[in-house]
Amino acid sequence: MLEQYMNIIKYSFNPQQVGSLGVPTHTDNGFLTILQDDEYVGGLGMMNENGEFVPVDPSPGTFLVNLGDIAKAWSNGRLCNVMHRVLCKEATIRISIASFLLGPKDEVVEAAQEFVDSEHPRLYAPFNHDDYWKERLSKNLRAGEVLELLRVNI
Ligand SMILES: O=C(O)CCC(=O)C(=O)O
Ligand SMILES: [Fe+2]
Repeated sequence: MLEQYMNIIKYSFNPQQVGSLGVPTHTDNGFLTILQDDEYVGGLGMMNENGEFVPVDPSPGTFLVNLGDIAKAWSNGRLCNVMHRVLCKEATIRISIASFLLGPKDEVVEAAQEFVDSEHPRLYAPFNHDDYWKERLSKNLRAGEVLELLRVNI
């Protein structure tokens, strides 16, 4: 079964923090994230394919959906675990609400058979939730590096 949890994050940015990162560059660890970002205070940046951060300006009444490491592994690399970060742009309160749909806790995560064929060989060794988390937390690998460690050499 897929697990889900919600985070309400309140950033209390002070003047010294302006220009620094509120959340360092990372990929989300689960399958899919639904984000209700602050309606007034920007700062979220998503990395594009050139490695540049594209600001996501506040857009009241919208949700932002992005995919995490589990989606990339399950889709054999077809879906993208987009890197993102939060930059402190001004000394103020910023609130975001994120709902994380995680991977299965008790099952092995591996590419679905539909995504694996002779032109798309399996990219990552199957892994389980606990091993993934141990690597991510103990080595502070929060930007998709755990998947790279699981990459199958072909
Ligand atoms: O606060 C935000 O806008 C994003 C937070 C985030 O990326 C996360 O919690 O994974
Ligand atoms: Fe995130």
